[in-house]
Amino acid sequence: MAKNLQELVALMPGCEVRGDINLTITAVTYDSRQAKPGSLFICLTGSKVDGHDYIAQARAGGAVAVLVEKEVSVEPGMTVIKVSDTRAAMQAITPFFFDYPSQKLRVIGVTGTNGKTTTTHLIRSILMQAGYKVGLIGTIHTLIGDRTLPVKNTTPDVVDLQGLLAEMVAAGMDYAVMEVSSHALALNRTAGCEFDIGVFTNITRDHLDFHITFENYIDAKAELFRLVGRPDNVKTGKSAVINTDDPAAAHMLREVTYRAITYGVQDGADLTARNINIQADGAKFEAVTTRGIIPLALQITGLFNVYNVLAAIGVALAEGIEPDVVKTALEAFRSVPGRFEIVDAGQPFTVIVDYAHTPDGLENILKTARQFAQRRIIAVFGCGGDRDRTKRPIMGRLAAEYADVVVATSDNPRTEDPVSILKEIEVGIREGLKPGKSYEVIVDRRQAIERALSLAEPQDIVIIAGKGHETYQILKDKTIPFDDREVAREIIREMR
Ligand SMILES: CC(=O)N[C@H]1[C@@H](OP(=O)(O)OP(=O)(O)OC[C@H]2O[C@@H](n3ccc(=O)[nH]c3=O)[C@H](O)[C@@H]2O)O[C@H](CO)[C@@H](O)[C@@H]1O[C@H](C)C(=O)N[C@@H](C)C(=O)N[C@H](CCC(=O)O)C(=O)O
Ligand SMILES: Nc1ncnc2c1ncn2[C@@H]1O[C@H](COP(=O)(O)OP(=O)(O)OP(=O)(O)O)[C@@H](O)[C@H]1O
Ligand SMILES: N[C@H](CCC[C@H](N)C(=O)O)C(=O)O
Ligand SMILES: [Mg+2]
Repeated sequence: MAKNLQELVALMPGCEVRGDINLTITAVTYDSRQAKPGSLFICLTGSKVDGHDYIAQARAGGAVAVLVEKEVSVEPGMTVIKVSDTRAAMQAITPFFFDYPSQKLRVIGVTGTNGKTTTTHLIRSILMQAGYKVGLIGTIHTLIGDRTLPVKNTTPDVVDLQGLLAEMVAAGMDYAVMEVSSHALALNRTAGCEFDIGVFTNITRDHLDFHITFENYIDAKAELFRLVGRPDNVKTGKSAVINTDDPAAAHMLREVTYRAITYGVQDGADLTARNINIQADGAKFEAVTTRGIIPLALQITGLFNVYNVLAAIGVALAEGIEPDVVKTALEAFRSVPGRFEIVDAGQPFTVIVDYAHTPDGLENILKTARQFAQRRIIAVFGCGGDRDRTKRPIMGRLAAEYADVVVATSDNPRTEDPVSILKEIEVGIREGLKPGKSYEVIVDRRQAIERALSLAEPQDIVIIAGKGHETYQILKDKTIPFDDREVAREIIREMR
């Protein structure tokens, strides 16, 4: 990928130029550490540091030009382009730099508080079963063909996102299926991304630290449906797949000026589920669709996964995939890492690691376990630092209401004091605790898991929630390796 800097400058009307713009730009980056010979380094004023302070580092890496929104001094030979807003300029030039890759793929965006990762993986399985090549972008990883790439954000920023889509085009992908977080929509990380299908899973309390009000949060999600409908997105066969059991569905539907497919387990949706049977080893139900009834025996469980599966079926039907292909793919789908993942190290009780990190997620997972629990449910969980504080007491209350034994612990404390986070959770636990029940607070996550496992008796269920697939723990001054699944396995082996 290469462009002449003059072509990029033409996309930034009103910019001030200092130096030569007849230069070949071979890469764009907003991170000085990624700068290579021929790069344009975009300086962003961040929440932690200021990209304008890293120009020398970018220059050392080989950057030939810099895009700034502040006065800077640079070494001779480096071109400076000054705009009023570097983030907006980055959004304007990046899709062009990568030759508008989303126009060459069918792009499916999935938004919602919970279920995005699961639903994107389900959609990918169905599309692959139908014979398509499918790329995926989301919380756990980016998948391009048989390559797995690590990720920093659920939805990457515009440079990374457009770059990944371009790689998908180069690798011959037909589809890109991606999670679209509310942060990404609010920060316009999806600039230049032309979606074919938008999916709305649900919206419940989360991220109010960022969006401040629930209304803003809903409206950020609704942006996905405005993006699909943009008049300059000239794709054909645009659709919205919307969970109408969620009260915010109306807000999404208001934005839909193209085909809408509604789903839900309540009557009235285009796509529904009946005869739902939730068991420990999988959910069975009949999907009632416009293409007939699809009986399903899944290997994933929980009513919430019935919703995720309906969303995936909605996309498949919108894309004209045959019901028998949908059935084969869904029944073969085993699991998503860290989502209701069973840890079996030969212990006489069940251990489930799950990524529930919102009140709704935690309630769902505990309710699901309750549906087939033969004995007690022991819940280990915490709440992340530098994230929505309002969810802490609510998650505490829900854990106390639904579990028999609660061990509250740290999630990723980040820059916060883990003890203070736990105090906020504890307020809710006390509220939800029924007489005769108890809870424990153990700051160290390993010790908390150890305690929960030592309390477990045959046939109990231990649920370790919040970190799912994560293989690290983010503390104030460092990130340490930490994988709930590995830790649980090690402890069980040591207990023998
Ligand atoms: C609040 C937020 O969204 N922050 C994002 C933002 O970082 P920032 O503005 O704080 O950046 P910064 O660290 O201050 O750095 C400023 C600039 O200096 C540059 N820099 C920095 C250091 C250096 O040595 N050289 C250098 O050039 C940085 O690359 C950056 O351009 O821009 C970064 C690059 O795009 C993001 O990775 C980062 O996400 C952080 C990691 C984050 O935690 N975001 C969360 C809240 C988030 O976005 N979550 C949603 C998912 C939510 C969900 O699924 O529920 C997501 O989509 O991931
Ligand atoms: N449709 C759903 N409704 C409610 N809860 C769900 C749903 N699907 C999954 N969950 C719960 O939420 C957790 C996270 O699921 P998943 O990773 O699919 O969601 P996500 O939207 O990708 O999350 P994130 O915002 O972190 O990217 C699961 O481990 C499960 O506990
Ligand atoms: N995408 C979510 C993930 C939360 C996972 C949880 N383990 C935490 O660290 O809070 C977020 O960034 O808020
Ligand atoms: Mg996700």
